[in-house]
Amino acid sequence: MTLPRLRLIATGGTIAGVADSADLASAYRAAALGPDALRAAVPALAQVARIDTETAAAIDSKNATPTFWQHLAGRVQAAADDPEVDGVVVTHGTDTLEESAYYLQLVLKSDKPVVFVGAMRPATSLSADGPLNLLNAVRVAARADAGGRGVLVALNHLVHGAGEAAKADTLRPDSFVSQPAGPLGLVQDDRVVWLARTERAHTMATPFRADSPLRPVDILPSYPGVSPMWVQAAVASGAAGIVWAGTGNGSVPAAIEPALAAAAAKGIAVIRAARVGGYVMPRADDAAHGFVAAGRLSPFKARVLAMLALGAGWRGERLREAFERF
Ligand SMILES: NC(=O)C[C@H](N)C(=O)O
Repeated sequence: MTLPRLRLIATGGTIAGVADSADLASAYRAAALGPDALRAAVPALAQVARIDTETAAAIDSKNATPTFWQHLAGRVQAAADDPEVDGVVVTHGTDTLEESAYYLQLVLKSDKPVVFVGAMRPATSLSADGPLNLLNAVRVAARADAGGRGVLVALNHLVHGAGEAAKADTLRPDSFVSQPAGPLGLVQDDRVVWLARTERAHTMATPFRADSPLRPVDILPSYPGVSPMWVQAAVASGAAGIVWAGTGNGSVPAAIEPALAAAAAKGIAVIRAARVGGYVMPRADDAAHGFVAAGRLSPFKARVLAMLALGAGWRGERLREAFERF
């Protein structure tokens, strides 16, 4: 039996991190190892797939930017377009993996498996989680039936959808969760078990591409006593959209509502998301204020969708529908 051919695209992160000693799990240099070293650390990969490697970046993902998303999407798209490649695995820092994976889910034009993987401990750690996470990500990407499910995120034996994957802990190896729905699958030894499929349009079913324009969108959190000054600052700095990371069901304090409504009246998209996990339901007065509910998307993912949707010129009803479709 010939093994599937995968492209391993490295971007850095803790999975490629190196510390001065094996007992250090927090003090390390992220993005110190290249993809060949990551592959060499896991000899079992050779039984699962034929893997060639590529370096798209070597960054701590806290430093990711929208320009980085576009660059990475171009590299993954090129790999997926290569007839010699059956699937793609992207190694990525966990800090902003959830944004990069969702961005790629919205812009990639491929049905081949694309799986993001990271780690919470550096490669030199006594109990590094990267090698097994990488093996599991490769096990997922090597399966033809992993294609057409949108971009996947494999960490700590779970397979998350890019629309739901979220980092939920600063240190623990089981840091990643799916919000608001559960994981799409799990991996244990050589078994990949599918649990669910996303209902949302992705990859081939979106109008976006890696070179689609992005418009600037800011995220503002709600908290007791928050000042409308932040809304005014976002407007003054030229934001095309504001994601309000509201309390509860994306609620807006009375002291902020006039500033957000004034921004919306100026044509700035205002998206109500939630600073807690969960689905943000539309409210009867959203239309009157010019607000849009983020639905299932976290503030960080709502921003990614808003940047693309505003880049496509979507406003009003079209923008509202996007948060139900993607
Ligand atoms: N666990 C990690 O990968 C965190 C690291 N700071 C990064 O996002 O690149």
